[in-house]
Amino acid sequence: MKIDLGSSLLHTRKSLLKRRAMDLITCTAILPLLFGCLGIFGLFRLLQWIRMKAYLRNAVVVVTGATSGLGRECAKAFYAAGAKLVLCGRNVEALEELAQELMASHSPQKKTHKPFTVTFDLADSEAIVAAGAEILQCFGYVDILINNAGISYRGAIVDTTVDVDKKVMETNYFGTVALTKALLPSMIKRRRGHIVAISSIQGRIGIPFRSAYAASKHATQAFFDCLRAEVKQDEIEVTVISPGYIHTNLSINAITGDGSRYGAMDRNTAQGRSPAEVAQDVLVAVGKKKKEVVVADWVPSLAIYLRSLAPGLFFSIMASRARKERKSKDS
Ligand SMILES: NC(=O)C1=CN([C@@H]2O[C@H](COP(=O)(O)OP(=O)(O)OC[C@H]3O[C@@H](n4cnc5c(N)ncnc54)[C@H](OP(=O)(O)O)[C@@H]3O)[C@@H](O)[C@H]2O)C=CC1
Ligand SMILES: CCCCCCCCCCCCCCCC(=O)OCC(=O)COP(=O)(O)O
Repeated sequence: MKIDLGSSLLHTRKSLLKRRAMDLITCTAILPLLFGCLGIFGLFRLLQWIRMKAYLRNAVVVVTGATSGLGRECAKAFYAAGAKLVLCGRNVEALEELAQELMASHSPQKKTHKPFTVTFDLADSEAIVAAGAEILQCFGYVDILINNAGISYRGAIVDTTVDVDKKVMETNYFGTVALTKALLPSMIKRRRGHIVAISSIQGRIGIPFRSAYAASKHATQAFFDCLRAEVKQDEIEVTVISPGYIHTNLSINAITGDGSRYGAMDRNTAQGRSPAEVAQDVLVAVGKKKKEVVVADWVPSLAIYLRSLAPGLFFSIMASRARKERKSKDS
């Protein structure tokens, strides 16, 4: 009995000592290590944020398609970050109105720059050369080009004229490529510049009844991937952004198989993310000099992986999607 009491006392003492040792290790090693790591992470994020702010402040930023949707919100976001803007679009009144709105939106104490506007049609290749020169005259150089302007399309391949394929390609691909080429030499000369392409999830996957649009975005993705590799030696950054659905006028402005305006707000578009939110993602991606960013919910993001890892399954899902869409159209 005596021995039992002694050994249990010894056991209690041992476990007490063990707990104390553990408490000591926790206090002296683990907790400081944890707080240290959190501190370093916080400091890293703070430095990253400061660097991003400095990169965007006073940068000359060109935004195409600034009259509407994502482009308009990008203009607001980059202006608020202190950028010197060149707003591009086809509608001169809408561009001037935006410039006025931007200038009125900030207190005189905050240092902002009066935006310039340049009007041209991206589907007109000759106009783009002149526009490039006009853009360069605004501030003398360009730091960041945001190729945002674009149109979408809705239709069955079998009912679509090649002219429609060409029109979508002219605006989304050739126009973007031409403007990039008009501004690239000056960037290379300065050994400084950043080119951004607003592509789409549909630059990574092809979905039914979007052939012209998806093809133009796949071409955009490929072009800017090639460009990124070629201009690395010139210190030029290339960022490709692939958003999912955004609540803009894209579906309303889309063209159909015969070239007429689609004119309706699609449910997916209406339920898409707010353009202001996506513009913030664009700002951060550019500020952090990301090479590519997918800005979408998990289903479209997963679809990209499915397309490369299980193409057979992806193609079946797309075929069934096409069947369903055709059926709902017919009924
Ligand atoms: N909304 C969405 O769900 C998604 C959109 N995107 C991409 O985002 C970008 C912006 O589209 P979004 O804001 O949604 O759509 P909007 O239709 O609201 O805006 C499109 C912009 O592009 C301009 N534009 C169109 N055609 C031309 C042209 N020929 N020459 C010059 N400018 C032109 C329009 O100018 P104008 O006022 O003169 O017509 C407008 O400013 C596009 O590249 C689109 O593909 C990507 C993924 C999803
Ligand atoms: C539970 C497992 C899920 C597996 C995923 C299956 C794949 C599902 C298909 C998802 C298709 C997503 C399409 C997204 C398209 C998109 O976001 O496009 C953005 C646009 O550019 C919109 O342009 P539009 O003119 O088409 O409105």
